[in-house]
Amino acid sequence: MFTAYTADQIRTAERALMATLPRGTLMLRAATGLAAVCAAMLPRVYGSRVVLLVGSGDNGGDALHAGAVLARRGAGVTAVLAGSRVHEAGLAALLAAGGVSRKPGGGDDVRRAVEGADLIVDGLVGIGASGALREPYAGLAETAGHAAAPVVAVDVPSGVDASTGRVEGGAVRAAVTVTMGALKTGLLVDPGAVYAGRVELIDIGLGPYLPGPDVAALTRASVRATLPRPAAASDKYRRGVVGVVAGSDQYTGAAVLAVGGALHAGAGMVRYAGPSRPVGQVRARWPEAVVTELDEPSIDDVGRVQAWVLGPGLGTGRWARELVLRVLATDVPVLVDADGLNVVAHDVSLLRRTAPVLITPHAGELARLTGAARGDIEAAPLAHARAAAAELGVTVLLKGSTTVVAEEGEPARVNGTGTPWLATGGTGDVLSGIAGSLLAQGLGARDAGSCAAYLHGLAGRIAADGAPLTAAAVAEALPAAIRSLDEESARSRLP
Ligand SMILES: NC(=O)C1=CN([C@@H]2O[C@H](COP(=O)(O)OP(=O)(O)OC[C@H]3O[C@@H](n4cnc5c(N)ncnc54)[C@H](O)[C@@H]3O)[C@@H](O)[C@H]2O)[C@@H](O)CC1
Ligand SMILES: [K+]
Repeated sequence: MFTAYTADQIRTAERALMATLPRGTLMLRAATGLAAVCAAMLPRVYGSRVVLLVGSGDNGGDALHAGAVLARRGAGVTAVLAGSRVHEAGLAALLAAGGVSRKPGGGDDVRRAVEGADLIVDGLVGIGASGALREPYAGLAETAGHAAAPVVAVDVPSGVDASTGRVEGGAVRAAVTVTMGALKTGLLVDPGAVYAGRVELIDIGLGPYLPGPDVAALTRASVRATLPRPAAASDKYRRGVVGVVAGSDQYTGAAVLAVGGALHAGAGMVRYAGPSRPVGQVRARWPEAVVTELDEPSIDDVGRVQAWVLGPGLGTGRWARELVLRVLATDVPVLVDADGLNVVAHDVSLLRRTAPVLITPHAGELARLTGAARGDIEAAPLAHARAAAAELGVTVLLKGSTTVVAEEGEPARVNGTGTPWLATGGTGDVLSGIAGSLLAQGLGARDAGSCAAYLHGLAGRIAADGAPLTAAAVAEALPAAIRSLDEESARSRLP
């Protein structure tokens, strides 16, 4: 798992490391790594036009020193000095290497340089930033956004809060973010993750000085190590039995998709319980599921399960409310999604139980549970997922283009395997089935949510392969996704 930290955690670690080194050493380490990434992005360094957007702090210093390295290799490097101050040693190094400097606001000069560049380096602000970008930084960030050249952000795209991923006003949209010493949380979660592009980590020796992580990014290796595999002596009961209480006469598809997700994620058996119409469809589509038709909203006759999936397509009327109460009254882990969440929104204390609860809301569903505004949740998903986990006493899997899994007292986890093609009806029902299946196989709520999000995203990519997908295809791509965890070269661009 890649671990990430807040700006404060990194500052503290940097100070401790810096005290052991000659002055300027860390910045040269950072700039050397930055220059190498920049050079690799240019067809050739000699003769290329590189523009540095330079702020008044050490973030600008990184950019200037890296610019000096590129200038010594024959690049034409122009530094746009945007701050009232400048990192003196960095500027001296650049000028000595043959680079030039400009001030913004001096006519069209700077705009032309940015538009004509082969590469733009954003060294406006890093972890020392506070609040929305001020002028002239904001204007330069916008000019860079219109340029054809790729932007390399130094440490963090200027305008993105390094600790939270929040963007107030504008921010630099980077093709690559070269981050120093350790990953910053804001590079992994939305909206910051979108602005960061590909993230390259430069080792400057910070490791021994870092505290426990703030956030961890799921990786193939971590999921592979966590995912349960059947033992030689396993039988279907020991592999885990998952119960699915989903679907209604109105929403039959949710039942079919949640069962499909559960069946393909490795449980030994899937039991489905619901009214006659979804029962007929689940039976027809998945003969391997054990189906109980309910005349009454009761699960007494369903048989023993190790975890429940509760909620997709359930409706919110008396029938649904009764089933929600009964499933939550059991002593096994429960995944609550969709209408299950809409039902408990009237009384969130229902989620307080002894056995684990994993909830899988999108921003709108979480808003109904916590009373926060949907827009606020979308602007700061990590903070809201964490707050909800603490307030509700559950594990929260907040769906979005990067999914966050939060549990009180633990580093949050983020998943970046998703694809925009997954934003289509029914994929959430499949995700519920996968996570419930993993709960039944014995994973804790945090691991079940994390692995489910990772595999769901991976299956989405396999199912889509660059074209629209259906939720059913995501369920069916799950075995391929699980198989690919073990393939060394599998989709190596994934984290
Ligand atoms: N300290 C070190 O030894 C190292 C620092 N590193 C670099 O140094 C950076 C941190 O440097 P600093 O602490 O100097 O801070 P920054 O360079 O991130 O920014 C601070 C400057 O930006 C201005 N500023 C803050 N918010 C602004 C806003 N919203 N709009 C416009 N201007 C704003 C401040 O007035 C201040 O002058 C890191 O992100 C990293 O790039 C790396 O070189 C690694 C080693
Ligand atoms: K920056």
